[in-house]
Amino acid sequence: MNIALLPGDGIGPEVIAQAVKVIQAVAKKFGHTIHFETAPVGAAAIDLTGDPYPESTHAVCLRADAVLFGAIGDPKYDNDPKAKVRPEQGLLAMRKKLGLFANVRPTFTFPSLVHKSPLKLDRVDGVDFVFFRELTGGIYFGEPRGRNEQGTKAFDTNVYTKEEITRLARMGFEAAQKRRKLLTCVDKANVLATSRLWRETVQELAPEYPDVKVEYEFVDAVAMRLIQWPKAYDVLITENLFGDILTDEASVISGSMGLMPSASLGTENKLFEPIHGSYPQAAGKDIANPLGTILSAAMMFDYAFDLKDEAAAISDVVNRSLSEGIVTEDIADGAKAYKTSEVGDWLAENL
Ligand SMILES: NC(=O)C1=CN([C@@H]2O[C@H](COP(=O)(O)OP(=O)(O)OC[C@H]3O[C@@H](n4cnc5c(N)ncnc54)[C@H](O)[C@@H]3O)[C@@H](O)[C@H]2O)C=CC1
Ligand SMILES: CC(C)CC(=O)C(=O)O
Ligand SMILES: [Mg+2]
Repeated sequence: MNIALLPGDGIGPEVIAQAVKVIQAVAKKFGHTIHFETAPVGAAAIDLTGDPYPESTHAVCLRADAVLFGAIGDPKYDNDPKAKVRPEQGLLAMRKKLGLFANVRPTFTFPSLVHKSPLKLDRVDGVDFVFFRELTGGIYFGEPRGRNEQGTKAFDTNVYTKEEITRLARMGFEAAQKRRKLLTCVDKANVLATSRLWRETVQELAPEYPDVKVEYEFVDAVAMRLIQWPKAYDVLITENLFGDILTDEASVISGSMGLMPSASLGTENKLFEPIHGSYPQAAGKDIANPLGTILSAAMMFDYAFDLKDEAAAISDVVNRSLSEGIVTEDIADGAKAYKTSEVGDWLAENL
């Protein structure tokens, strides 16, 4: 197996380093040979080449069986709205060029963390839903975008084609068939033309999946119900921007942004990434939670290599680390907090 490693910026290299320890432990336990190839992306790539997603990094991704990505982003760009080249352009270019149109973001609870949730136990215990976020279309990519000549007006464009909606929606329907058979289409069809195309397309597809119950909800109401009664959901499909925002919100249910994994899937390529960003305040401090990246590696064994036992072994050791309190400060809740690297070491030793 060839895995491309794209650590990126901020805490990216620290959390990727822990995932590598765990992947190596899995390889040893199950007798696999794994080759890693590392390439720069984001601000790190701008510093080296001027380009946040250089051709050389794209080539590394193309020749890999799967890509494991950390995070990009740097305050020097966040605080300079006029910067011409930005790390985030690299992330978007990477997703577009690799054709990663579906970002699968599961939300589930961990038995040993539910009682620490800021939400009531009966609301979060047993939550298990998954977002299928469209990842290569919508307002993050639409043209035209920019400013007028005076710089006094700015605009972005939200664009969706029926084909983009269909391929994402089909993945959602198929996932729902294998789960609790409930699909929620999240949109803003009362206002947006793009959302009305989403709703119409999903309505047309629904008869092909008669065993799946389809519900249509407006994004603002979902933002509320997701916290109020998260067990109401099974599979949610939505556009790029809405999925980005709602999944950060959903991380509160699990307990921390640092816990949330994802798989970014296309027809040719597969990339695995935590949902969080580069968390610059924690960079270099060895305090970030590596579990989102490590659970993304578990998704990699499942989705990219169809190695379910290996994926289960990672999930299992993560659960054991949580119940034994081998956790970083974001979920320590006043108890002893372990370093990022200590959590990685413990997982690799106990896998
Ligand atoms: N996929 C990516 O590479 C993403 C990159 N970004 C970039 O990251 C930079 C920082 O953006 P923010 O909005 O602050 O988002 P962020 O996700 O980096 O951090 C938001 C908050 O989530 C928590 N958090 C995130 N990761 C964590 C971890 N591993 N362990 C424990 N707590 C964690 C922290 O409380 C943090 O303050 C920006 O430059 C942004 O553009 C943001 C989101 C995604
Ligand atoms: C640059 C953003 C689109 C990244 C992000 O927030 C995400 O993919 O979750
Ligand atoms: Mg996000």
